[in-house]
Amino acid sequence: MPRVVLSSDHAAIDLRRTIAAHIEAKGYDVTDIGPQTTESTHYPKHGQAAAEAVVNGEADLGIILCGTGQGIMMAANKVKGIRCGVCSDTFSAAMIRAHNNANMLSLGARVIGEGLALEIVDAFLGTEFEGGRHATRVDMIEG
Ligand SMILES: O=C(CO)[C@H](O)[C@H](O)COP(=O)(O)O
Repeated sequence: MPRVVLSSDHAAIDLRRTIAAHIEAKGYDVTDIGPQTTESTHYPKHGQAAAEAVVNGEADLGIILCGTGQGIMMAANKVKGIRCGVCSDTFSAAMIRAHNNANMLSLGARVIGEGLALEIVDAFLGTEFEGGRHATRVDMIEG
């Protein structure tokens, strides 16, 4: 089972913990790097910390959250080797794995509810990269 690192800012503590428990129960090896309190914090450092865990090989995939999922996604994508997309639907969550070989998923805790978030996470983690023509295109992203 893939090793999954999770992180968020203050806007998504509860949803992050719910997701961690959900995927741990499914057998994933989960590392939740916090933060642990709802004190206001800065999403770039949490996105970058999770992204570094992925590129350093401490985790295979990452799930990050902030209010919209957008800012923390932007921060994660600044780390070379990260391909992270924000998803608010299950089709996109599957496609960023199947076609884009995304290694991180970003979610907006102020955008989607818990039930949909868990379905999106399941779609992301349950889909493999298809390779082939998509590998050529992903290679072009990596440069
Ligand atoms: O969504 C986010 C970034 O994209 C942040 O969670 C959001 O900007 C935090 O806002 P506030 O400090 O007002 O709680």
